[in-house]
Amino acid sequence: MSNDAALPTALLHELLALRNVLDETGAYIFCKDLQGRYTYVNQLVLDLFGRSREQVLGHEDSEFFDLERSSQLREHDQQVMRTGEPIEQEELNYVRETGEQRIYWTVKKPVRDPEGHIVGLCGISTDITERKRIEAQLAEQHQLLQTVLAHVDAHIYMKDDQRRFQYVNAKTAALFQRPAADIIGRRDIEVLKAETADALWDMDRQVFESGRPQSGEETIIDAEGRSSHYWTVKVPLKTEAGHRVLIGFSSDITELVRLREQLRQQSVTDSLTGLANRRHFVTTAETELSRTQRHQRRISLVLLDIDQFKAINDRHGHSVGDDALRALAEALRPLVRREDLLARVGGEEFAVLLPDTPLDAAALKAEQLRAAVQALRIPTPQGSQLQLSISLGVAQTGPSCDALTTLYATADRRLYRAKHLGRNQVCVEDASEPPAEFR
Ligand SMILES: Nc1nc2c(ncn2[C@@H]2O[C@H](COP(=O)(O)OP(=O)(O)OP(=O)(O)O)[C@@H](O)[C@H]2O)c(=O)[nH]1
Repeated sequence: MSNDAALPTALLHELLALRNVLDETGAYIFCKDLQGRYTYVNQLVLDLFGRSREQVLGHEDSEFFDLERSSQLREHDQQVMRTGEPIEQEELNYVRETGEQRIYWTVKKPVRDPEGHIVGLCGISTDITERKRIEAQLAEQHQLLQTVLAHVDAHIYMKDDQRRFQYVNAKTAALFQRPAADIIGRRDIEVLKAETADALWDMDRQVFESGRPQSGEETIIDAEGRSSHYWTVKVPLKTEAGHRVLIGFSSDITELVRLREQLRQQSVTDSLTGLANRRHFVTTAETELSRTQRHQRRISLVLLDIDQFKAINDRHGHSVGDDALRALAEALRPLVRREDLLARVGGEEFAVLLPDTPLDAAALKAEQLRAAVQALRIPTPQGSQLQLSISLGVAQTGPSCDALTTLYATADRRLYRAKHLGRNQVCVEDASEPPAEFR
């Protein structure tokens, strides 16, 4: 300071301004002589060492750093002063005062006298400890993410609003049967069959339009026509560059869908005959009836029951009875139209719902069923052939018969009338009813 006072005022002002700048740069600035003694340090260096300028100038690094662990520091100094070449490198230092480990990005250059002889060095060090910590953390997170993406049992992908893939994980690449590099940057219709791409785009579009996550089932059909089912969640995202993208997560639920379909099928099917069961018959018939009423069309119901079935069971055994039920179902099945519903509604009782069919046509159909059953021959273990007959009741919807319960009760009443009249016949009217043509 005493030397500063001897300077001309203008020069002194300039020097003070310069020191101010050096103190405020946010970097550690220093100069050293050939013996490694500090000849200049800015305020930041003093703060780091926790010393005054007088305690630092003329002193070596050994007083301020743990040089055992900060060997790079001395090596770099010596290298600059030996070779005269500047260096720019990372330096790992341990500050004595705090015991902290710090990482610096350091630039060191030789200082020369007017004759060009190296007389020391000057350096600028920027503390990058925090940046390195964040970089290491990011690298760790990146590695973790890569491991998860590579091994997670889900298809993960990123698509932009132009239907272009921005990312696919290994599992997605395997599904599309192409390397990931061959998918990224391509539009979905270049990678998938057009109909599949369009179907998947449905949910994508909803994500982009609503700006909200969407989820649901999706289906992919492969080149061999096999369907795979996925549970998909798609989440919208805006990239750093401001592009709209979505991230999709699709888990394969093909097996689950298959089991669900199997269960659904089981819940509507009679296990002995493979026909619709009573529950399915009732729900379908109710839907059909309300639709028929809306369109003011006729619907008919045929109920049929095997004659003297108890005697068949008693004579030939229960398993022959089962065979008879199966054979009867097989005989009836081809006689009903696709839009008709044939169901086993009780032990040896069956129903056929005939939409858009008036009573006379239903009566003809019933007669056809009766004849087909009568023509059946079911082999028994005793080597004989069992013959069956059925009794049938037929009813149609009308103003006084518009609910399933009344339609069913009417057909059932007529079925039992057929039994009373001697079995193996079709009955289309109640005992007291006027003939059909007067109704
Ligand atoms: N083998 C077999 N028999 C069944 C099944 N479900 C019901 N049955 C039998 O079907 C018979 C029905 O007998 P009933 O209701 O008395 O009538 P039916 O002997 O057919 O006499 P009618 O109906 O008056 O001609 C009973 O013996 C039941 O045990 C089945 O799944 N398998």
